[in-house]
Amino acid sequence: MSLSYVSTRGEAPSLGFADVLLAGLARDGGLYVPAEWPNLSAEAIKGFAGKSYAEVAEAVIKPFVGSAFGAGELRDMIEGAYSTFRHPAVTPLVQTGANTFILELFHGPTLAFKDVAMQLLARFMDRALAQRGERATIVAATSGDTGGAAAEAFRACSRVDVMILFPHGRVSDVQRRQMTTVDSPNVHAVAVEGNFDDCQALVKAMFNDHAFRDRQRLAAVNSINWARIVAQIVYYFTAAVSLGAPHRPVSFTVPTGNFGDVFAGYVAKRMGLPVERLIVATNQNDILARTIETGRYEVKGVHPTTSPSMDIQVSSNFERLLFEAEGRDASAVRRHMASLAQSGAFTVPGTAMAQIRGEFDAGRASEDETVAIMKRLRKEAGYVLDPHTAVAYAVGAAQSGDPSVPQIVLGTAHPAKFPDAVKAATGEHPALPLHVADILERKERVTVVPNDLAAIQAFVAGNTRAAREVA
Ligand SMILES: Cc1ncc(COP(=O)(O)O)c(C=O)c1O
Ligand SMILES: N[C@@H](CCOP(=O)(O)O)C(=O)O
Repeated sequence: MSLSYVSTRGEAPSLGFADVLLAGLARDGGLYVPAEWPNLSAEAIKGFAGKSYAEVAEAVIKPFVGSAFGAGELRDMIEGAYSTFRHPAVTPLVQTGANTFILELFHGPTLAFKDVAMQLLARFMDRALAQRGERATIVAATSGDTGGAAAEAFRACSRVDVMILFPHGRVSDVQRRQMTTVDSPNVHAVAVEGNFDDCQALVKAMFNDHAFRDRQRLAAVNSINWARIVAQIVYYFTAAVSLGAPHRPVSFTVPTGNFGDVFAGYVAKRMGLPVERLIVATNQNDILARTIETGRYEVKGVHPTTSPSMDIQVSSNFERLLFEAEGRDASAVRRHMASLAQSGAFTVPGTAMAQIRGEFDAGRASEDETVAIMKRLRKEAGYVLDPHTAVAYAVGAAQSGDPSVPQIVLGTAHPAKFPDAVKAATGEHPALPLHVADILERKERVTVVPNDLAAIQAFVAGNTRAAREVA
């Protein structure tokens, strides 16, 4: 029996996994979620101990994928995806305090946690498109890391063109170059004169223009695509099991922007993983921390920070949580999203907020607090944090949880992606790993485009392989 998926807005058709994978955003503007949550028994979770990352991934992912891929195909794709990681454990845990651990998610090709999902997503999409004999045009929005991961994962896929929208001047040099120096004709880096929220709104607007969407056969690789979330659930299991789950609960602190990563942790819990607390950590762009504190989701201006990948106000995946907290009432989600579109805010009802607060804590770290924790950890543990992981570490350290419960901080990026911020905080210049050591010398290819839907659509339509062949 294969799972079916429903839209959070309730007005798009239910689909199977392969259709959800290729659809991205639902046609009613909502996000797909499984019609029900698969469960893993305590016995099954216990059995993960001593297994490889790929073996655990197959067990966790299989219920979501159902029969979309043939026998053996899923395993091959998982093994291929994680063979690109430079650590044998794929996502190792490093102890940095008495009962505090960093889950290093940045050993993939582009040095950020996005590789964990993107490497697999590219294999899934390539296979699903081949099964149908189709091509697709990926439109992606990035605040820095999703874009590089997508460029790397899809650069050899002959069935897709990839258009990556990033905020002009608001990503680190390494992040920008990971998008602009990929020497493949199917990868296009587009610097939008706006912020990440503008890029994400443009991507969603392209999907909501159904004629354009169908003509270009659009696909998504942001976390609006359910398959991204699925791949990110796995490391919550591997980390918790290596610290004693299912007999011993653990807590996770997650540096948060678009709410995809921490939502994957919530799904792991819904599947049966004993998670004590999920702590949402934001930088000063703190819409999620404010919402969890006050019940009011209200978009304010975005401030550039030293953790630029989290400079986000419109946090896509919060919609998935809202759907759950509202008892899967799609009409309530539609009302909140209409209010957000109209006035930039909505109020989460008390009953839904009680549900959310039952699962999540939240906090923010200022720029000073981020620097202070980077300095402290360098001095006390000899560990160099990237600024995003530092935000989470600072927020986690300020929480008053049960000290006997292991606290796992998600390490979402390698410090060498943000050398200026790391040097300023710690005095240390983090070296780029060898495979990207020459990235600052490679030739860049980028197009600057105004924050304008028609201009972006013209760029997308004019740069697909079909358009290039005609030209
Ligand atoms: C390095 C880094 N950390 C944290 C985040 C936040 O993750 P999410 O958007 O899944 O909340 C992002 C991007 O979103 C990121 O690139
Ligand atoms: N921080 C992200 C923003 C996009 O998030 P996604 O998880 O929805 O792809 C980035 O680095 O691009």
